[in-house]
Amino acid sequence: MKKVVKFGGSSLASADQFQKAGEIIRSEESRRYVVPSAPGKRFSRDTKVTDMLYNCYDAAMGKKDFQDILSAIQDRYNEIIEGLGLTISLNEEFKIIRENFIKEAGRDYAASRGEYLNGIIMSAYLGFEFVDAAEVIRFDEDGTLNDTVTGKLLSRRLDKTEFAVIPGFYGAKRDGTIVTFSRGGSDITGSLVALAISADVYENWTDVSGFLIADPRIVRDAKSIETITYKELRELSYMGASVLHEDAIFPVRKAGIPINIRNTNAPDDEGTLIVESTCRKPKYTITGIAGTDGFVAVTIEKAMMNSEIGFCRKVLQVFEDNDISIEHMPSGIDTMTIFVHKDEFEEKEQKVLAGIHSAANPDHVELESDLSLIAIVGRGMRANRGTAGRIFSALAHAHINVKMIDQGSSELNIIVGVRHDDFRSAIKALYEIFVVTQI
Ligand SMILES: Nc1ncnc2c1ncn2[C@@H]1O[C@H](COP(=O)(O)OP(=O)(O)O)[C@@H](O)[C@H]1O
Ligand SMILES: N[C@@H](CC(=O)OP(=O)(O)O)C(=O)O
Repeated sequence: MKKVVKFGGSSLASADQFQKAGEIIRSEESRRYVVPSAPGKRFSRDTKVTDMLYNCYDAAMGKKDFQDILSAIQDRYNEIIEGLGLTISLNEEFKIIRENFIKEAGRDYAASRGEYLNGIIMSAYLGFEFVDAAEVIRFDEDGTLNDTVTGKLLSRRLDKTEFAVIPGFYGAKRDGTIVTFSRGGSDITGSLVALAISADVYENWTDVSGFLIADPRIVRDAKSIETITYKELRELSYMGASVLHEDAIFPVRKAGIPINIRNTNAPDDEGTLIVESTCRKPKYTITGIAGTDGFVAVTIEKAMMNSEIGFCRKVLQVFEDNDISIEHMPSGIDTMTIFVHKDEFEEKEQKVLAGIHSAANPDHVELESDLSLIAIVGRGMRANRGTAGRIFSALAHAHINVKMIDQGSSELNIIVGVRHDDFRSAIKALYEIFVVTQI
């Protein structure tokens, strides 16, 4: 039995947390490959080491004195080293980091040191071999992951070692330049390692007892999901359930390796099992609810739009030409609405509007911002009639105006658009109807 265990920043934020992780790893010999994140928040107003590193590097680039921030980062690590009773010193490492900051080694290099240093500590603490992710996670020149080469490098290297620590979040190009994944990317490293060593399970240890039906920051005491399919999870993580990076699913999914989300602070809880498919019936009609803020709806009206061949293509071309991705596109007879991310759209807004006018000659174009999208996801929806009705009724009861509804043809999810101000109450109302009262 071989397990890959990834510990998130909250699980490694202090010596106490490290000890909990250590106990978990030592309690099963199968937990042989450990992927640590950088130290996260110790309390809600704390700063993650990754953010401290970004700040520090930005100060260095702005030719400001960055030594104080760097020392504060080193203090975080020293506190962990001392708390664990280790005798290692990171002085040399911090000297090198300082020099590389001055040499402008890059923002990715800076951020990656969070995981790199935590990996060194973890390997000393466990007595496992340290494998630098720069040697085994390969990025192409354009900054995208090369999964074929990565797979080969990882399996070749890990074949030689039975117990190893591989820091998460970063890798390198062929020439050694460090590249990181997007935020939360240590989850992807864990998944790549699990695939490379053909793990029996990929355990992802965090600060919640699994994937919860709704974001616990919105629904207090949200229940956890026992079993979820990769497909359902993909929908939920894409829509903002941040517990697992949305790209972490692909490597393990290829090989059918289950992911088990577990809680470092409650290791006896079984957490959530993420699998390819399951005959286990979900407890509720829905598996989960997730949402994202910050959308703009662009509504285009033109009489007889439906009979004008090529109208949609012309409009969509304008978004493509401006490099803006489209999230959803509900349409009517004489209208079509395009949902885009505000942060991508805002700057190019006038260019896009002018483009639509010249390409498609509409009667009217209207923008509505501050919208949120909420996905209600569940493999159980197909077998239950009236899900959409219950969604509308829950939202109507909570006095929430539904701006858009979109049901995927797979019947795996229903997406509703609401105003930003209604976002939290909409999620609460949906949780209430599907989980609490189960009407
Ligand atoms: N549906 C959900 N289930 C569980 N946690 C969620 C969900 N949606 C958002 N979260 C948030 O994700 C956090 C865990 O992810 P993250 O902060 O990346 O952890 P880690 O530092 O362990 O990688 C939880 O503390 C919780 O606040
Ligand atoms: N430390 C990185 C990568 C990461 O995956 O962290 P965490 O496991 O704490 O989400 C970040 O903050 O983005």
